[in-house]
Amino acid sequence: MKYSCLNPIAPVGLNIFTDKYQKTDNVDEADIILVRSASMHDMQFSDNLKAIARAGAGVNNIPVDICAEKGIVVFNTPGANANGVKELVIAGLLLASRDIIGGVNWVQTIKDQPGVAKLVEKGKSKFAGKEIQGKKLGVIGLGAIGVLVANAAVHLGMTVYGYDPFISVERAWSLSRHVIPVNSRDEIYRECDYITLHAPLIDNGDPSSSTKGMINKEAFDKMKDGVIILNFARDLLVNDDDMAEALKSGKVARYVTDFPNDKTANMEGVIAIPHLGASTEESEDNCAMMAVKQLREYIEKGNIINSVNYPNCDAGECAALGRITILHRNIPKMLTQFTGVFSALNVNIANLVNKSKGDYAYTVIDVDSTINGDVISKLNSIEGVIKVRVVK
Ligand SMILES: NC(=O)c1ccc[n+]([C@@H]2O[C@H](COP(=O)([O-])OP(=O)(O)OC[C@H]3O[C@@H](n4cnc5c(N)ncnc54)[C@H](O)[C@@H]3O)[C@@H](O)[C@H]2O)c1
Ligand SMILES: O=C(O)[C@H](O)COP(=O)(O)O
Repeated sequence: MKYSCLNPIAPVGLNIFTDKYQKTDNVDEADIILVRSASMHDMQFSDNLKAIARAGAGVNNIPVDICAEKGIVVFNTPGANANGVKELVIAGLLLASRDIIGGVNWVQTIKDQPGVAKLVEKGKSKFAGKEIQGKKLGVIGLGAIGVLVANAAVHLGMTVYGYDPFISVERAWSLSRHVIPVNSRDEIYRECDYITLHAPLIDNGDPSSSTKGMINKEAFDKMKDGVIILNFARDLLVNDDDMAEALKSGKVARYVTDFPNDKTANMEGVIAIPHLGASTEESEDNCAMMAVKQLREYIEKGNIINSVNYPNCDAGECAALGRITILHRNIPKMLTQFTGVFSALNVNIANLVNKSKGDYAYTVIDVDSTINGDVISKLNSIEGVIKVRVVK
């Protein structure tokens, strides 16, 4: 198995690959790709590419649907960098509330003058700010990061509102009971002094699930004057032109973004951080280790953990003589056709697991004999089959 890394991936993760895996710089010969934020939208994928692992959360840099069509399973590492982001969001809350950056920069301008200590005491009032305790924070998106941010803000004495129409049971269980759940973003806009975004970028043209540009003029009009917006999710969640107007008018007092672009990097009132949310030793290690473990599980056993385009599937270890995996469309009569292939060849099926997710499905079949080319070509010829792979 050959793997390519499109971004540097922490060695502690890559070391989990055994000597059966070789690193290659030629992405066209890779069976596996590991990536962080490098854009893969203009890439051509070779037929031998089996899986892509995003060592991180957001997969908007990967053409997930095209990969599904080509039988390439895309994984991410949910939660592996969440603490790193949470800590930076807390820093963002403080940087937006107290003019720490202005003050620190000012000290640099006076550092060579005599009597710095006296100058500091004389000039510090220009950089006074507000405390976050007692203020209202709205968290949009209560996933791995949103829940940690909400709970931490409760501990810091903030009143926290949370909004997530698709919150998972697992996340709901871990949310502090002090977080006030709301059913619409409007409630957050109306109530909150700080609003922090932790929803994924979804740009599918469907207004019920799309998040692109959700923080726009219409939203600003509903917010309190002097609101502070924190964006550690993706720049395109915010309409930058509307943000420029909101900053100019004072509707938004500060915009903290981890995703500066040509527009926001030049806006007054913006605190621009160079996408450092997950750039900690711990997050990089966690993401790399999780990504490689998931890849090995898929390559060596056919099990899918944390895929964003195919269903998760745990068929355990293969105790039979052979295991074959089939990525296919989620349409009727597929299983009948698969089992028909084996029964026609008088091969006994020892175990079968079938899972589906949206338009796609995945079947793992363990058989009591070794798998030959005939089986593979018969399965491949079934309409709706995307990729067949012999795992054992
Ligand atoms: N700054 C960074 O370095 C950094 C690091 C990790 C993740 N991120 C970004 O943050 C996002 C969230 O990361 P995560 O690990 O918490 O992901 P996650 O999948 O655990 O959580 C995302 C949450 O958003 C919710 N959601 C989806 N659509 C929504 C909507 N319209 N309104 C409100 N909530 C909605 C989901 O239900 C889910 O609970 C990622 O998609 C990524 O874009 C940034
Ligand atoms: O979605 C993510 O996980 C973050 O944006 C982190 O991206 P990075 O791995 O490029 O730091």
